[in-house]
Amino acid sequence: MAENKADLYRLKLPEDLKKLSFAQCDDLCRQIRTLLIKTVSKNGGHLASNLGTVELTVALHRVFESPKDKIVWDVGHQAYTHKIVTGRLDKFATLRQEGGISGFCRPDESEHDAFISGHSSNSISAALGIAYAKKLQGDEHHAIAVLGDGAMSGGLSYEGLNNAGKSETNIIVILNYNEMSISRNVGSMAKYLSQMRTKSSYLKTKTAVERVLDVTPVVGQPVKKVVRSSKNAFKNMLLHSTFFEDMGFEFIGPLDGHNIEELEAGLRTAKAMHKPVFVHVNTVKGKGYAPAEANPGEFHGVGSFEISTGNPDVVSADSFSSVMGKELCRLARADKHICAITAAMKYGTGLQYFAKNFPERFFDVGIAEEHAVTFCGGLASSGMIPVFAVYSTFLQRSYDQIIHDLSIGGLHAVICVDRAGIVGSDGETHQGIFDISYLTSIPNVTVYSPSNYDELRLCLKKAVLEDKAISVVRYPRGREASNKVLDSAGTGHVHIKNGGNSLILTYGRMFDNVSAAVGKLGKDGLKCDVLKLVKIFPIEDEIVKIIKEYDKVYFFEEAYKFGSLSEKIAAECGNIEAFAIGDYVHHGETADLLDELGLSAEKIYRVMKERSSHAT
Ligand SMILES: Cc1ncc(C[n+]2csc(CCOP(=O)(O)OP(=O)(O)O)c2C)c(N)n1
Ligand SMILES: CC(=O)[C@@H](O)[C@H](O)COP(=O)(O)O
Ligand SMILES: [Mg+2]
Repeated sequence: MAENKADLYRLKLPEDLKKLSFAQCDDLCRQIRTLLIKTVSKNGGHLASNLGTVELTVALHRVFESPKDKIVWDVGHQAYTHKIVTGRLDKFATLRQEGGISGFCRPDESEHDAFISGHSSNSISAALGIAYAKKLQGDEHHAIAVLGDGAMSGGLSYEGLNNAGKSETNIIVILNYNEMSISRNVGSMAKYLSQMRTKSSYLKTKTAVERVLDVTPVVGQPVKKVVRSSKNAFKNMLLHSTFFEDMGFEFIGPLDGHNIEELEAGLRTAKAMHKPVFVHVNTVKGKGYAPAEANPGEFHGVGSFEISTGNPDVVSADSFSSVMGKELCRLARADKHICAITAAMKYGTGLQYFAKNFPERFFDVGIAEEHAVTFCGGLASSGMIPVFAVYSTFLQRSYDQIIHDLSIGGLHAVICVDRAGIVGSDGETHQGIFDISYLTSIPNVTVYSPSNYDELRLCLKKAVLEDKAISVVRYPRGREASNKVLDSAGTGHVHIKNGGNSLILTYGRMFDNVSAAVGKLGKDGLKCDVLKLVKIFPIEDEIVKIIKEYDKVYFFEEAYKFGSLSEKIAAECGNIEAFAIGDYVHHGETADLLDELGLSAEKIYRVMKERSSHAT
């Protein structure tokens, strides 16, 4: 290999990383960035966050020894380089595709993935558990949490820090600071960290640092020497009086997260301390790809795109999220009590329109779903109408707050549950398959599941302006389908009579697949009625009455089967055969996954045809 060159495809990774010169590392990082851009431009994924962590990852794997040292990536959406250097280079083209590698960290995918990831802010707690386990087992290796400034807006991070600082374990917490959550990061901690990013450096306990450096080798020579020979490294690597120091951590930083030499010196120092250390690293979200550097929020998560321009291959039209966001604006214009709340998902949930039109009534609380719900409780208790728009999977965080801080007191709040059902390529951690079970188990909750945009508008209006207590409107990722049978009378259901003896019940997006299947059955001469639920919970007497009119009733439901609506209706009506989801659902295209789950139009058709042949 030439002195300044490294060949990504010929290295034995991660071991060979340690043999490279800094110049070779820089060359390797360039190649990794090119691979990241190429792969994500085809498969979609989290581009900007990954472009920001290339050097940090290489430095981590040079300084530490994974999997003996455990690296816990928060969210895991920035761990693509980690995957590439830990044995998954040859599979990287399959990223996020069915049967391919996951877009997040999964211990069942690699021994280098120390902990499951996907939901934010758990890394410090998980790393602390690992660090304690190591201590108890007499293992001197480190547990390293790597989290972003967005993840630092989540309360769980502070619960972890609170325990970790005084823990006498080998835990290292690395803050990957880039001023961004998905969009701009919010809150006072973001401001505080921003001051640290630019704070002029000083060495409060220089001698203590030097003592550590004297005994810390970096590829054969003392770190102090390396650090001193680097123009910026030593002046930037410091022990600093901070919030984190006050919590019991040694503090190192801010380090330039795109300078491997400086990163390495800082990480070696942290490693040598053998106590809780907090390392602040400055990175640029989208680093090295101009469109992503210019618009890191837009390139946080992307579908396929053209590399030369950064333009998406598919331009997004309206979606359930944008329709909800626009309709909420319409309602809020007429009623000044309506407030909108997001937990760091302004664009994903379609609340950007509300934020623009009603900034004083819009609240981005950071990645803090628990706080968001209790905050809604406070607003509601004082006469406002809070509308919290949140992904189904992230609302799981707020279960106690929904019960304790909203429901028991009978407060009126609206929860718009976005990404309800299968979401596709994000996989297990993000599929929205549990909200039906957990929400319909809480007293006095009303749940709507519109299957098209017009219904969504009607449901939202009812939820916001007419309902009492907690009202939930849930809808899937993406767009409405072409079949727009509407609950125009607002009864909460549509009963489609085709002259059949059997009835199919369904709701939400599944209605389209059921309709297509019933259409096909009709062509075979098999008649089947359909009951589409729109207000799905509580179960109305009218629904029970309709169900009891039929000999055979089937329920197709895109939700986890235990605690599902079909289970609850069956408990009241008895004669129902339910088809729902029986386990976690891996990543892949949504349509393919629904097919595998037996919930595509074709699979519904086949099973119904089979049932009809038994009946005749
Ligand atoms: C509990 C939870 N809420 C929301 C999200 C969605 N989400 C994924 S990444 C992200 C922003 C993370 O920002 P940061 O930690 O700073 O990482 P960066 O992308 O800037 O590197 C958000 C809000 C999530 N994964 N988990
Ligand atoms: C990493 C994360 O949790 C989010 O970025 C999520 O992947 C967004 O999903 P959508 O693409 O459905 O908005
Ligand atoms: Mg960030």
